[in-house]
Amino acid sequence: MNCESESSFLGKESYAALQNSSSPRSVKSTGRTQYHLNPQASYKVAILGAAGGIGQPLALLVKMSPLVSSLNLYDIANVKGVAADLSHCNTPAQVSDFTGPSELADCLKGVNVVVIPAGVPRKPGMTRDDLFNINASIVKTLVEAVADNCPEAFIHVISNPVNSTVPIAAEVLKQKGVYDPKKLFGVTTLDVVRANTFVAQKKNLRLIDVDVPVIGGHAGITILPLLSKTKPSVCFTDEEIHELTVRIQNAGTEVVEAKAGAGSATLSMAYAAARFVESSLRALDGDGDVYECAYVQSDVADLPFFASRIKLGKKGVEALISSDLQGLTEYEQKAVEALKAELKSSIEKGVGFAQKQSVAAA
Ligand SMILES: NC(=O)c1ccc[n+]([C@@H]2O[C@H](COP(=O)([O-])OP(=O)(O)OC[C@H]3O[C@@H](n4cnc5c(N)ncnc54)[C@H](O)[C@@H]3O)[C@@H](O)[C@H]2O)c1
Ligand SMILES: O=C(O)C[C@H](O)C(=O)O
Repeated sequence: MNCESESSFLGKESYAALQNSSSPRSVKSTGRTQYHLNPQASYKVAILGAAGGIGQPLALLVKMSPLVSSLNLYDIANVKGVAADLSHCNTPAQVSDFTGPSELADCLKGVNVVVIPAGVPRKPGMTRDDLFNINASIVKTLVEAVADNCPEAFIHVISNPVNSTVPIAAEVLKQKGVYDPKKLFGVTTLDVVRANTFVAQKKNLRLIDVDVPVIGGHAGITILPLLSKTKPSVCFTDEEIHELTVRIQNAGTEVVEAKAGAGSATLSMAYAAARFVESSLRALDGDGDVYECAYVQSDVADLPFFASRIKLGKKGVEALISSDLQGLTEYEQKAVEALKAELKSSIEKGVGFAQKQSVAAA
């Protein structure tokens, strides 16, 4: 049995913000704290890969945010129609479309948050790493443009394999001399969303109350839900812990198989990415109580990148919540040790790719 309790519950605010985001710029009651959205707030968000399975519903959700004044949609194809469609929604964000590399720089100028879901998704039988050969170059090219046009922006990388594409992005930004580790994020929010959903279902809890930190990375066993740190405090049997952990780790594959060749998670991912965008905007807007899990440059687990809870602030990552890695159960400790080799190798693969490309270009 695992009945450990103490860790701070943080995350409900983000959920509430997204839930309530159609009531603009008002006081939001989240049950635990109240916060004001700045009535002058006006942030620019760009989505790169906006015509895709994730890009389209994500664009819709971001268009609903009261914090967004401009929403720039970029893709290599078909983005004009998406933007025209979205622009008819009577919410404040001004939608603009940008097609192809010649319009990328204009898309990125002055942007505060760049979200990157561009790239190919898995088909049944593939691992996320099987996407590396195509998506590594896509992410590299897009992040080069971000470095040139909005180096101060928060960068949210969704494109898989996240365990490698984030290190690629970091190398590109270093090569361009604009790397700020506090502003580069691998989006792992979907793992948290899934963990919260599956735990609430299993234990008959109110969904909005449940928060499970998920650490490590975003592929297979590198996805590690810390069920002992679930809020509210919950007792799990050993069987429940194993079953839930494996389901959360395989949830992406569950969707890939159900879609049977038509792609991977798009709607739940858009929901999760929108939550992370909203949290970032709230942090930029001065909310001092914003916490999310994300895959970032880190020193909490002797690997250069690691997903953990982070505190978000105006300048990006304000703190890594390393206390989540203390007081783990034996099951969790073993799982942390077990994931390190795979995560290390994925990080090295990304770094090696970016360095080789840079040498080749020189
Ligand atoms: N981080 C996560 O939790 C998570 C979850 C789900 C999916 N993903 C990943 O997100 C990525 C996108 O998934 P999807 O289902 O939206 O795929 P999709 O094929 O439906 O959409 C991808 C979009 O990217 C565009 N694109 C391709 N190359 C581009 C480039 N160079 N510049 C701009 N746009 C480009 C395509 O035209 C397409 O519109 C995949 O790599 C997938 O594995 C990550
Ligand atoms: O599983 C995938 O390939 C997409 C994504 O990483 C997910 O977790 O749903």
